[in-house]
Amino acid sequence: MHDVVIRGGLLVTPDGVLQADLTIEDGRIQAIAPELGASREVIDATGLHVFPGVVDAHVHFNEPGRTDWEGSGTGSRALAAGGGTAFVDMPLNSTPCTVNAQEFARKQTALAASSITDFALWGGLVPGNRDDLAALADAGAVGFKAFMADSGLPEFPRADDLTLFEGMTEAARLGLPVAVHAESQEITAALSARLLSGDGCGVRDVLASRPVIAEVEAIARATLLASETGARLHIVHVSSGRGVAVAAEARARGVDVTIETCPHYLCFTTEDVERIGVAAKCAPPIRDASERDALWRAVLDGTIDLIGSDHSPAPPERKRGGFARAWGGIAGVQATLAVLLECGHHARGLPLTRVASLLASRPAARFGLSRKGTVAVGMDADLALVALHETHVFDQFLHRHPMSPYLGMSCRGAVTLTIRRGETIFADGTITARTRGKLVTCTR
Ligand SMILES: NC(=O)N[C@H]1NC(=O)NC1=O
Ligand SMILES: [Zn+2]
Repeated sequence: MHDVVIRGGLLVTPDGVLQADLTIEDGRIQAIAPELGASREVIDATGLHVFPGVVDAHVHFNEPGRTDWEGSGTGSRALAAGGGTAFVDMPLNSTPCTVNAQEFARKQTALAASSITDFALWGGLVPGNRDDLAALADAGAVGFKAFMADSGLPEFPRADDLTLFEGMTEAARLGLPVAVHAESQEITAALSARLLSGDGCGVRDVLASRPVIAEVEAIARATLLASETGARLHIVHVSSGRGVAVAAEARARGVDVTIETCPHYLCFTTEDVERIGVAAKCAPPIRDASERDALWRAVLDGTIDLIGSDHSPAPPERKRGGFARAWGGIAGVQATLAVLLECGHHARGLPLTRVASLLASRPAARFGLSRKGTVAVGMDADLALVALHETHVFDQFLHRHPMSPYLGMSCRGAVTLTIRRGETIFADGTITARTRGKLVTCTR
């Protein structure tokens, strides 16, 4: 007898959407076939779509050290409520940052105690820690994250060009990707200083202080360094069509580069930021409709590889003091799948198999999470059951602070059940997890 059978669902597999039963044994998908036999637990998925659980490759759960901003307990619950089963935590905004093996172990212990989803960890690449990268790789880090512009937190200094060059050389030797926050320091720092010393501190002024060229220039430089060093490169949260184009041109020349964007760049425009305010402040900033539409074209034609939330909340006091001084970072970890279903599938015809690849199989494959991200026999039974045509209104979130630009938004596509390694961790609006998530190490 199997542990669990999911009956009659529409499975979103790499080969297409098929109606079939799915059995789970020891936390893995054991069989997929039209009709499978008896089991201890039956989940009726008639009329529901069965997606691979979201693998969010870009979150800041800030644990240890800054759990008043977020924590992996609250963050992972929000992720699970949105159909997520694993996340990859950034090396900041936890303190101390994950820049050596000791801090990696500390974060692993903290997350294993509080996260209800599985998790993997990014190491950080900062000036002076090149000799720590090998031990981070041995501990199971998926890669190394660097900021090309100020990170907003002094304890995670930005990587100058030499740090990037030497770090990428080492990352190439280790076979792991370097992820870059690609914005020009020269342009953004000078314009930010001019902004804060001047009179115009409105939303439009702040957005103009981080122009598209700052992103384009940094992406071009990062791809040049990756080409020179042979490093695998991942550009996080690309916010402009030209940014995507520059990365894609490098890929066409043979650079191993992947492109990530976030739901907020696909869902909102400058007008929305003016309407919503600080909840929609982030860096790089949300841009005008032409950039949003260019990003959608790149999602639809497959140029953009994957989508992460860049969930980066802060307590309410950090969101006060005017738009220019408020913390840049968006709380969105619970919304990703629903936003992609509403704005991508329903509104723009994005196939469900592509939703699954952007949110689960591509991030898992790129970052070496070998048993994650795909509805297929032998993979971890990480699944999200979705009522595709049911309208869901985001009226509350499970992350620590309620502020989010998605509050009040209505999406077709409601997550009814989330299963992590065979255990139902979210059902009908309630967290049901009994056990904790585990570290997933990168298979190099
Ligand atoms: N430190 C941090 O989380 N920064 C993030 N916030 C944001 O808006 N963009 C980022 O890179
Ligand atoms: Zn981030």
